[in-house]
Amino acid sequence: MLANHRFTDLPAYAQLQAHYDVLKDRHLRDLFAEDAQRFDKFTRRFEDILLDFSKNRITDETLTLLLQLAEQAGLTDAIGKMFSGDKINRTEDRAVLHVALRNRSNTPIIVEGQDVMPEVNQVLDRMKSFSERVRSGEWKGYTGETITDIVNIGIGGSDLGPVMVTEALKPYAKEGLRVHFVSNVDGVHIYETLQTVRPESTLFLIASKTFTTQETMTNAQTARQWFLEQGGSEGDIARHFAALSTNRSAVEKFGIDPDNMFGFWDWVGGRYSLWSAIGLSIALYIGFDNFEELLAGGHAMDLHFRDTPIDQNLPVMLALMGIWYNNFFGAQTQAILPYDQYMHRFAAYFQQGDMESNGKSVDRDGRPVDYQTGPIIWGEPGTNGQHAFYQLIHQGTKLIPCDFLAPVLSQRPIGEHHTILMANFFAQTEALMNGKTEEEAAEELRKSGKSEEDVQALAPFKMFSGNRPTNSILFKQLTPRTLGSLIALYEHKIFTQGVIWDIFSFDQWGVELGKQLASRILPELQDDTPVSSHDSSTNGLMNAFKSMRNTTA
Ligand SMILES: O=P(O)(O)OC[C@H]1O[C@H](O)[C@@H](O)[C@@H](O)[C@@H]1O
Repeated sequence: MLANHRFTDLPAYAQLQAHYDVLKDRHLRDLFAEDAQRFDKFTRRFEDILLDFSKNRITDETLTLLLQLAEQAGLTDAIGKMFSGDKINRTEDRAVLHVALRNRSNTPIIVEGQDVMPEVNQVLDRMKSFSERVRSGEWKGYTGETITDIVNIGIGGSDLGPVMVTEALKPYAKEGLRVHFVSNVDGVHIYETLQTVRPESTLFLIASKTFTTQETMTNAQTARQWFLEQGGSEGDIARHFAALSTNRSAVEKFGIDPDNMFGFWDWVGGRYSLWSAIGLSIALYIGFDNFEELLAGGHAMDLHFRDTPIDQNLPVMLALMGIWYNNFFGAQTQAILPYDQYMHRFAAYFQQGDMESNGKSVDRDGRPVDYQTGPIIWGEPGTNGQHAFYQLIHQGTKLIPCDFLAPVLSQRPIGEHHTILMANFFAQTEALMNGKTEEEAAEELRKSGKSEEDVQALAPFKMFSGNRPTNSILFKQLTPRTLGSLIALYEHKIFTQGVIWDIFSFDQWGVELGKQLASRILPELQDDTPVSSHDSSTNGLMNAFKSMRNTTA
C-alpha cells in the first residue's frame, strides 16, 4: 500500500508557496540574463531525446523544492510498487502493468504469485505470426483475396492509441495495406468507412477490453451484418473478424473464432493498452519488427524512469514543471504542440491518457481534494496551431504552459520544409519567453515610418509580455523506438503527478454516470410516448427530438 499524504501538507508545498510569492514577478528574460548556465542546468537527455525545460519560470531553488515535494510524496516507493505488480489501482483492486507489456528484458513480474511474462510473450508471439501471415498475403479472405484493409472498431483506449501510432509511423507502413478506425457510435463513422472497403479483402479487428462497450458492440454488429449482406457467410466470419479483448466469453458469444482472439489482462488500463493486443492494428500496419521497436522504446524509458535519480529523470522533470504551473500559478491547461505532422493525434491521445487518469477530485482516502489535480490537455501540430490559437498563448490573459516537440530529421525531407518548420519551432519558444516590451514595439513602429501619435496608439497592442513557459523536446527522428519512448515519457509524467497529488490515476469512474443514464434513456427514445421522468430540460429536449423526428426535413 502506498502511504497516503495530503499534498498541501507536504513540507515542500508550503516552501514552494512562499517561493512562488517571490518568483512570480521575475521575468524569464532576466533569469536567462543572470545565469549563463541555464540551458546546461535545465536540460536532460535520454538516448536521442533532449528535454530543455530552461524556459520555465524556475530557478535552482524551485527545482530543489519540487524534487523535495516528489520525494516527500513517496515517488520512489510508488515507482517501485508499480513495477513490482502491486495492486496500486486500489478502487478496482488491480495491478498496473503496462510496463510488463513492453518488458523486453523479460525479467519476471509477479501478479498474485504468478509471473505474467510468459503469457505476455505468448500473446506477442501470436500477434507476430498473425500479422506476418496477413502482411505476406498468406492469410486469405473468403474468396481467396489477400487482405488490403484493416478496420479497427474500438473507442477510447481501444482506438486512440492505435490511431495515434499508425498515423505517427506511417512512413513504416506496408504499401497497399490501409488501416481504418471506427469509434463513434454515430452511424456516419462506420458508414463512411464501409464505403471505402470491400468485404473480400477486409479484416475487422473488434477492439474492446471489456467487450461490452455500447459504441463498439453496435459498430461491430453493423460491420458483421454488412459483411453478411455483401456476400460473406457465417462460416467466412473467422477469416474476416478478430477480437482484441480480455473478455473471452463475450467474444465467443459474438461469434468470433477463439483462435482469432488476442487476449490481455485486467492489469492493462484501456488508455495504456496500445502496447497489448490492442496494438494489433499497429503491428499489422507497420510490421511486427517495428511494433517490437515501439515496445523497446517504451521499455527503455521505463528503465530510465525506474532507475534514474529523480533529478535526472525526464518524466519526473515534465511532471514537476506541470505541477509548478498547475498548483502554484493556477494554470488550468497544458498544451502539447508537436512540430511533426505525423504526430497530429499525439495531443488527442494524451487527452485521454492524462485527463482520464488525473481528472480526479478525491484523494486516495476518498477525501475531497482542496487543490487542483489534472490539467486540461489540448493541442494541435505546429505550425497550424500558430495560425489558429497561438494569439491567445502569446497575448491572452491565461497562462498556458506548452510542450513543444520536434524531430531533428524529418521523415520526409523535401526542399527547405523542415528547416522552415524548425525555424518556427525555435522562434515560438523564444518569443513566448522573451516577449517584446512596449518600448521595443514603439521602436519598431518608429522605424516603419509611423507618426509618433500612431506609435503611442499602437504600441500597447504590439507588445508581448513574454514570460510564458515552455518545454522543448527535441528528438532525432520519429522512429518506432523514439515514439515508444515519448509515449512512455508522458505516461510516467502522468503517473508521477498522480502520486504527488495523492490520487488514483488508474481508474476512470467518471465515465460511468453518462453511460448509465444513456442506457436508461435509450428505451425511452424507442417509441413516441412523451417523456416526463427527467428534469424539465431533459424532458423538453427529448420530447422536441421525438416530435421533430416525425416531421419531414
Ligand atoms: O476497451 P473498452 O472496454 O471497450 O473500453 C473503451 C473505453 O471505455 C471507457 O470510456 C473507459 O473505460 C476508457 O478507459 C476505455 O478505454
